[in-house]
Amino acid sequence: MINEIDLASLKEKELLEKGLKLPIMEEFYSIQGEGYNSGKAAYFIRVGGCDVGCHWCDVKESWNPNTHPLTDISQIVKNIQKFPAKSIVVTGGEPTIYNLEEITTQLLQIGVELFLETSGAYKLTGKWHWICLSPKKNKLPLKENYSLAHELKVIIHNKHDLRWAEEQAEFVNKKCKLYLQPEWSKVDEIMPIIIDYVMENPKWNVSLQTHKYMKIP
Ligand SMILES: C[S@@+](CC[C@H](N)C(=O)[O-])C[C@H]1O[C@@H](n2cnc3c(N)ncnc32)[C@H](O)[C@@H]1O
Ligand SMILES: Nc1nc2[nH]cc(C(=O)O)c2c(=O)[nH]1
Ligand code: SF4
Ligand SMILES: [Mg+2]
Repeated sequence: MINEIDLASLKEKELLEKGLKLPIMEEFYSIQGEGYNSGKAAYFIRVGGCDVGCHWCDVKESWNPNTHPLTDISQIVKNIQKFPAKSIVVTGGEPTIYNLEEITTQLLQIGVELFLETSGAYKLTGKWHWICLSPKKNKLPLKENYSLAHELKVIIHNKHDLRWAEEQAEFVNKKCKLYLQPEWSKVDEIMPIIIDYVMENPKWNVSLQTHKYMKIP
């Protein structure tokens, strides 16, 4: 994926490979809407570029890495410090396409908690307090990534996805929290199915995209 990025110079390629620059789609301060940390104030860093291709993806504008400016990570760290943020969510796109060592190292130095949102399809780099693994059928997580997840969040678009969620849950650690999240375009249809399923199978929890109800980014 990284090879598909148009780079102005060899220098830019080197900075991208070292993780000193990343294609950034957007940054915003909001509330973590999903999963275990939902309700926490968090600064979001949305990295551009994803080739997983979920047909229901709610941020398809992120997919093409060439439409997002290559940004110095030192600039991102500066931007965050304008806000009273204690938690940072790195998401995308698929952020793990890139080398995340340097950005997480610099962010740890400002004393924030680091949360990652990933499909797990690429090797994970960087240091994280919380990893949310949201596996996708199109491009399965690397085997090694299941044991790194603190939270498994499976998107439920139809009834059959519940069976797939159970299969995915076999691969994570015992301590990993398990979430079923309704796919947004089908939320009204899927919600009652998830509610019944979680009541019958209480190892699972419901995760809602609460930011969409709160009408915040
Ligand atoms: C946009 S993705 C970016 C991070 C990474 N590519 C991933 O999929 O985990 C962020 C989160 O939103 C979830 N998501 C994306 N589209 C969704 C939709 N239409 N309904 C519910 N959740 C969705 C993903 O599964 C993931 O947990
Ligand atoms: N508020 C809010 N919470 C989120 N949690 C995960 C998100 C994501 O797109 O990764 C997200 C998002 O886009 N907004
Ligand atoms: S992996 Fe994430 S960003 Fe990529 S298409 Fe799927 S939901 Fe969207
Ligand atoms: Mg989102």
